[in-house]
Amino acid sequence: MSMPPWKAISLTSLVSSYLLVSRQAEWSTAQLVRAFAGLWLLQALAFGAWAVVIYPKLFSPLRGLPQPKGNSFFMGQLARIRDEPTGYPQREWARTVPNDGVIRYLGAFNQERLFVTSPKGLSEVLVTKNYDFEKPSDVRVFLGQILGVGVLIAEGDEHKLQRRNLLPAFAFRHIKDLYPVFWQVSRDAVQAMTESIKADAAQRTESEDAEKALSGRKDTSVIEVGSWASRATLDIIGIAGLGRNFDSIRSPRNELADAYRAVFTPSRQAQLLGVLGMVLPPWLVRALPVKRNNDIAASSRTIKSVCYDLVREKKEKLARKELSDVDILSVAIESGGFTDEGLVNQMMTFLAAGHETTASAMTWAIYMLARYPDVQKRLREEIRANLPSMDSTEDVSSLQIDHLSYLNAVCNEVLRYYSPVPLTVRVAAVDTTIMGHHVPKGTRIILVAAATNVDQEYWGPDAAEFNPDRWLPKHEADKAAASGGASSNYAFMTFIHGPRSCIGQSFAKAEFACLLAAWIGRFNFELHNKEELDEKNMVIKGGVTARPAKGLHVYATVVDGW
Ligand code: HEM
Repeated sequence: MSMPPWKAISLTSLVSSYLLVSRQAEWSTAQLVRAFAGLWLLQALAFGAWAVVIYPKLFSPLRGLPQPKGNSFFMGQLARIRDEPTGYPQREWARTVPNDGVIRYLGAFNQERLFVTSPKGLSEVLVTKNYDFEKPSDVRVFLGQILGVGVLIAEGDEHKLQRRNLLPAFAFRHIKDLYPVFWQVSRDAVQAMTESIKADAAQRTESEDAEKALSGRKDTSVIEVGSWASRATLDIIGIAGLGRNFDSIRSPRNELADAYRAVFTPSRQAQLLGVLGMVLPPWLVRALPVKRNNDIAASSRTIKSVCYDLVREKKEKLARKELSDVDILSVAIESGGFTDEGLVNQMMTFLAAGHETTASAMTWAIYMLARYPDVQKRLREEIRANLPSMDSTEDVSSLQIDHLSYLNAVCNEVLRYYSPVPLTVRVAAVDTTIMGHHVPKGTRIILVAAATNVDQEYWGPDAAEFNPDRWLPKHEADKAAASGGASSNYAFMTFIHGPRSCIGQSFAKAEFACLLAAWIGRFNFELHNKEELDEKNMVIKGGVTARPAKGLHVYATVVDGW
């Protein structure tokens, strides 16, 4: 069921109340208002009963599909979805609810969701019938404030056009020129981290109780990985994407970083507005005078004004015929396919889509390597044997990075095991089908990388284990290793697939590999809270990207000799 038909309810209440009241010889406005309110409430309640109880339980054509047990009467599976990390309930249902590729479950107010579990179903939604499925309007309105109305939000022909104009900037022949930029920023981050760790270690006295665990360790300090990762990825997208150094590695409290922090920090109010967005029109939810809406509006203004400045500066350079930069904005300007407003929207998209995601990947990479010290050690050996030290000013090329088989295996395995975007949503724009099942217009479709990426049916019995070796060829002709041994390409959903797949995939993979190589080459990481060695004790926060709820605190030690 889609949004309540508020307009129709209000209009029929108005007409009926007028017809009822105006029949009387004498009537007042107060009577009219009372009649209107009574009729409006009656219709709203009737619609509520129909949409929340009668339709999903008795009439929906989807009600015969396989579904999980334990629904609450009004709120379906909402409690689990709200309380568990994003995608985890679906991960369990994929395993425990027998299905042929589609599972139906109920969300808030028993709204129906179709969770697509099989490669065939995913290929229909993402490729063969891609334009039958859109991003839901409440999601687009929320994201549009922060991301601008760029390629991530556009639909239909507008999306095709924008994507076509942007693709050249993301082609590998262009991304390969950005590797030296990724490496330089990674080096900057490592140098700033080294200075901070050494300064911290020098200040520490052995008598400080709270730091007892550190005594005896040279050049060690406790750092919060997520914050360093966000700052590094913001600087990378700044320089390589937009040609501007935001310098957030050295000065963490810049206006842009603060704006994103305000938007992406999860809060109860954000959750509540999300649920309201399912029953109220998006413009109304956005107009509510609450702190969360004010924060988003203020952040949106900051981000937009930074992007306007950037586009203006670049255009001036172009007019003076000085533009020879390799960043993505320059390539997009030179393509001539965008107005200034259009460019600002795309820049907002790249900034948001391109930095929190990779920062999440970095955070999970350090978490997993801290849990698996053998993998960390093996990776450090490969990096140190093949890449220039952080103290040298030597650049690296795409070939050098892409030829490091263990580095790429670890990156792929982290992206599989902890997909930075655990789940994404579509809505059927027309009556359609998935794997032969009728799907009425308005049905929400749920695609869950956090479930599909670890599904035993496609990855084999060790799907739930962290094992980078699955990405290494077992023998010369081992083609399966390129897809981690999975039985289908659709088993890896981190960047999804098809015309709406992540346009920044090559950018992200290269940036991630450079950052991880630089950090692991220089530092050893151990968990600060040993309880987090058991994944079950790691609390994960929801939102668009998945991160440890309380941050990831690790002992970072400078390892000599590179
Ligand atoms: C590890 C890092 C990243 C991950 C896991 C990731 C994941 C994704 C996913 C899952 C989508 C599809 C969302 C949906 O349609 O529901 C997407 C789309 C997109 N991503 Fe990424 N992304 C990453 C990095 C980047 C970077 C670095 C950029 C830009 C420089 C970028 C730009 C975009 C854009 C523009 C889209 C929209 C594409 C379209 O709709 O045509 N992403 N990304």
